[in-house]
Amino acid sequence: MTLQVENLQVKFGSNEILKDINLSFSAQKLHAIIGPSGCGKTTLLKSLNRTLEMEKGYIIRGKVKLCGENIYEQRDAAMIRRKIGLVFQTPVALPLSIKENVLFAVRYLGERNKIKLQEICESCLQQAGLWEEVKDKLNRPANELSGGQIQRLSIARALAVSPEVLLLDEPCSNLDPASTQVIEGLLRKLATQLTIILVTHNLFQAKRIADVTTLLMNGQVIETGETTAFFNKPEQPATRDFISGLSW
Ligand SMILES: Nc1ncnc2c1ncn2[C@@H]1O[C@H](COP(=O)(O)OP(=O)(O)OP(=O)(O)O)[C@@H](O)[C@H]1O
Repeated sequence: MTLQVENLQVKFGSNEILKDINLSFSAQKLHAIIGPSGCGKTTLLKSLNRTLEMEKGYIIRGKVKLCGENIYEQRDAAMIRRKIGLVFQTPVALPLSIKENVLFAVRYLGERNKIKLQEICESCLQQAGLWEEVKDKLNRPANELSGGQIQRLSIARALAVSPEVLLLDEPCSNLDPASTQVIEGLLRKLATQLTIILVTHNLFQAKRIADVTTLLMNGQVIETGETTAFFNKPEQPATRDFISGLSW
């Protein structure tokens, strides 16, 4: 599902955080957003599914279009967040069983059919690459899992409501290299079905797994392009400076 950002501007008070952002996120691609700390990456992600509305004091202008429809003109923000899921940086296990963590939003949306719920639970844990590790302890508390497992559980929870776009804010920043590798493989697989937008501080990660990479600086898009060209032949001096020092 294509997500189109047009002339997006976000302010907190008089502080302009995002300045006239224009970007297009194509379906079945993994898009990485990189940039220095504080440049507005998380604010951009939150603007893409109306999570920003949970904050105080923001002003937003411009459009975010999902399949041509501006999400800010739809009445039901919760439905937008179902279609455009967001996975946060810190792995979060709700104080529930593994199974109920996956089914939390599905139950909230009113699904009661036990067979359907079981199917959703299994298929989302499969997609998140966690099924084999947890299939014999679905009723155990989720906080018994490791950080890497809980991050995959968060992804399973987001997948349970069948999103069209998945936003991830530095999902590997608290994980060890082995868990990071598992999540990267999983995101590559999910990108064959969904639009994935990944904020990462790790330039190597963007280079390894993204189809398209975007550099954001001081609330502006500096450069966006196909990942190999972005890293091997950047057009903008600021991109060259930002990625300089990396040897591949
Ligand atoms: N709710 C808020 N109220 C006021 N200012 C905010 C709010 N949320 C973010 N900001 C400001 O917006 C700017 C961009 O923050 P944001 O978290 O989007 O940057 P980032 O690029 O994701 O940073 P990092 O890489 O360090 O996570 C920062 O100056 C931050 O202080």
